[in-house]
Amino acid sequence: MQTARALAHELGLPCVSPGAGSVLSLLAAAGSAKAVVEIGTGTGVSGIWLLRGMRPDGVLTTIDVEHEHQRIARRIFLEAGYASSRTRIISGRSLDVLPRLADGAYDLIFVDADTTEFEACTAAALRLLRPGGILIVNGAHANGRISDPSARDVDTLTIRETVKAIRESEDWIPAIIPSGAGLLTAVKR
Ligand SMILES: C[S@@+](CC[C@H](N)C(=O)[O-])C[C@H]1O[C@@H](n2cnc3c(N)ncnc32)[C@H](O)[C@@H]1O
Repeated sequence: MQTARALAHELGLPCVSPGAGSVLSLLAAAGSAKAVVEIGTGTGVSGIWLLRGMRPDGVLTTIDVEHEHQRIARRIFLEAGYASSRTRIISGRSLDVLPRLADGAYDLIFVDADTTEFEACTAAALRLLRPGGILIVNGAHANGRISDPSARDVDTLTIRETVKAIRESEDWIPAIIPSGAGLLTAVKR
């Protein structure tokens, strides 16, 4: 069996590091997560970490625009021992799919897709999470550029704006966990 990580590597697709993955499991377990949304399925690396921490009856709703990535992830989840009833795999662009999900129905939301949509995804997360629910955004370090004031590319600017908006908002209790690519985490008040 090829691992999800090896398959991601073959496709040239970034995936969470083991350090960041263990934080995902930890936060899913600490939040007794039963309903989780993942934006950016990839080959299923982060999905497996989330499922590991979730309640045994929990369902991972995972969104990706690429059918091929999700075809691989579906197989990976089954091979890892997670029945198909534990995953709801939705194909489509996140900003088209998120409006169809129910308000206040989710315990944890993990954002790991198009960086330029981070702000829109975090706004959607505020609507989708229950009070006390957890938001995690992967890539908060912007590949090391976050603290470089001369870095003005669109990805870095969007990440900076997303971190600032969450830090300054009364709606969130935020923290940055420096694992892997940097995890911007926040609990909804
Ligand atoms: C960094 S990879 C996700 C890796 C995965 N979370 C992991 O750690 O295994 C980003 C994924 O987001 C998907 N993606 C990119 N833009 C998207 C969008 N606008 N909506 C949904 N998925 C998108 C890509 O197809 C890709 O599979």
